[in-house]
Amino acid sequence: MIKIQNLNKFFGDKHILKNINLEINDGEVISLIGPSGSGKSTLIRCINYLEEPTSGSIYINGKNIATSGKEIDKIRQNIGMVFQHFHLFPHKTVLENITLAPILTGQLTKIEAEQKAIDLLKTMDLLDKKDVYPSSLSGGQKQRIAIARSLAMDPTVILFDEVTSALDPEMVGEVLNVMKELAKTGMTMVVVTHEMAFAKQVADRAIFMADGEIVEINRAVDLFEHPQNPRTKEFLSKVLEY
Ligand SMILES: Nc1ncnc2c1ncn2[C@@H]1O[C@H](COP(=O)(O)OP(=O)(O)OP(=O)(O)O)[C@@H](O)[C@H]1O
Repeated sequence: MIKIQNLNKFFGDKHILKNINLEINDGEVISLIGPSGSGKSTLIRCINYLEEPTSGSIYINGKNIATSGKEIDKIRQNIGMVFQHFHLFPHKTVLENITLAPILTGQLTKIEAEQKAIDLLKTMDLLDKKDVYPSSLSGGQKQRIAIARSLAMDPTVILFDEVTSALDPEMVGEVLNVMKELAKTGMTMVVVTHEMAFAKQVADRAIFMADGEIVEINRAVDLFEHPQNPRTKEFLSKVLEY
């Protein structure tokens, strides 16, 4: 379980996250929606300490992730993240991209990591790409490799930060399908997205953020069909009218 308590984040004098409190259960899929600049990315980047909270605490399975120590390093390693711009290593092959972290952290031997990468590539239908470099892949393929790379570490949770926003429209579906399948496996997922159909249909709960605050949180279907807060209603009326 992820527990976020009284989380605040400032950039300079700008108060970006304002007293966020949130609990995410194991196996839950959470979609995080809201206007540009509302703090969605900053919030998920705080969960894995890519951004250090200014104040407040984040607990993963009861352990404060800010605490140093070997056990905490391991917990942090098991929070996967997939980014809008893939962040694959350009000078490594697809297979090397996937095996690098489990080998470097000592989680798997080289042979184990390669077997795991091959299994993951099979499920992504990308085994034929194992020896190529990322530059020869389409955006959708790169993003599926980025998801496979994250899965190679056996994460307890994966954070998705607008992972389809940089893709050509025809490639969005293939990445969302991989995420849908992952959701069915019981993976805990926090998904910042502008894909409203995904946010409504795949997520268990949806969160609407505005101005650094959680304005509304509810079962995803209910948040979309019966928004309670006027700001949620206004946002949804704008994004759903197309
Ligand atoms: N490293 C940083 N330094 C200073 N300001 C930052 C930094 N990162 C984010 N911000 C600011 O924090 C605010 C929230 O940004 P964030 O990226 O979390 O919003 P978002 O809701 O994810 O937006 P979008 O949907 O456009 O990605 C914005 O005003 C942004 O300019």
